[in-house]
Amino acid sequence: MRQKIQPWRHVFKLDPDRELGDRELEAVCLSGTDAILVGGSTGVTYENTVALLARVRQYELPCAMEISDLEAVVPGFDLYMIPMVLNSPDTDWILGHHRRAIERYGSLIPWEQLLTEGYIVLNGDSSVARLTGADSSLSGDGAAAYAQIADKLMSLPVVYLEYSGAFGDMNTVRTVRETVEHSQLFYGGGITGVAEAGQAAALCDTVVVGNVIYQNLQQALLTVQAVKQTPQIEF
Ligand SMILES: CC(C)=CCC/C(C)=C/CC/C(C)=C/CC/C(C)=C/CC/C(C)=C/CC/C(C)=C/CC/C(C)=C/COP(=O)(O)OP(=O)(O)O
Ligand SMILES: O=P(O)(O)OC[C@@H](O)CO
Ligand SMILES: [Mg+2]
Repeated sequence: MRQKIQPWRHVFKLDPDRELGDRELEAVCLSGTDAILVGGSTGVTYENTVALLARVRQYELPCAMEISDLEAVVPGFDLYMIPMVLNSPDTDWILGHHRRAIERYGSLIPWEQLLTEGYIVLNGDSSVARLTGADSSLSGDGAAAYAQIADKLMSLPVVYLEYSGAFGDMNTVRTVRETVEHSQLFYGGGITGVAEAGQAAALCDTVVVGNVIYQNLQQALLTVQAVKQTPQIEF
C-alpha cells in the first residue's frame, strides 16, 4: 500500500458534503493530479460518499477514502487512509475510534488497503481542530517532535501537516521536513494558487489541495503543474 502512494506528488481532496458539477469534476480528474482523496471532517455520510465515489470512478486515477466517520465507510475505494490526530489531547482521535472500528468490523477489515496517517493539526480555526481539540499552538520544534513520534517511534507511512483552511507556516514545515526520514510527508491547507503550491511542494513529498476547488477551480487546476514542476529541497 505504501508503494501505491509513493508517487503521489499532488492530490485533490474532495469533500462529499460539498457540491461539484460534472464539468468541474471532470476537470479535476483529468488535471494530471496523482489521486483523489475523498474526505471531510464534518457532514460526511454513507450516501454522499457513495455518490461521489461513483462519479470519480468514471475516471482512471486512484481514489482513496480518508475515514473520519465509521458510519460513512463505503467499500470500493482503492485505499483507506486512517487519520490519527497525534496532537489531540483526546485519545479517541488517536486510538479510541480506531479500537471501536476494529471491534465492530474485525475480520472484515481489508488491512492490505489501509494506511495510517499521523496527523498534526496546526490551524486552530479549522473544523478538524475544533472537532478533535488539537493543540495547534505548537512551535516548529513541537510539531517536529510529533512528526518524529510518527516517523521514528510509530513508523507510520504518512505524516500529515494539516493547516486545513489557512496557508501554513513554512518555517514550521521546514523544521518538520528536516526531521522526517521515512514517512511520506503530506502538506495540506490554504493552498489557493501556484505560489503557495510551489512553496509546499519544495518542502513536502505530497501536496493536498482542497477548498480552493470549490472557490476558484481555475486556480486549483494550476496547482497541479506548480507542484509537479517544483523540485524538492534536499536536506
Ligand atoms: C469493506 C470495507 C472497506 C470495510 C472497512 C472496514 C473499516 C471500517 C476499516 C477502518 C478501520 C479503522 C481503524 C477506522 C478508523 C475509524 C475512525 C472514525 C477513526 C477516526 C479518524 C479521525 C481521527 C477523524 C478526525 C477528523 C479528521 C482527521 C478527518 C480527516 C479529514 C480532514 C481533516 C478533512 C478536512 O476537513 P474539512 O471539513 O475539509 O475542513 P475545513 O472545514 O477546514 O475545510
Ligand atoms: O482544504 P484545504 O485548505 O486546501 O486543505 C486541504 C486538506 O489538507 C484538508 O484536509
Ligand atoms: Mg475542506
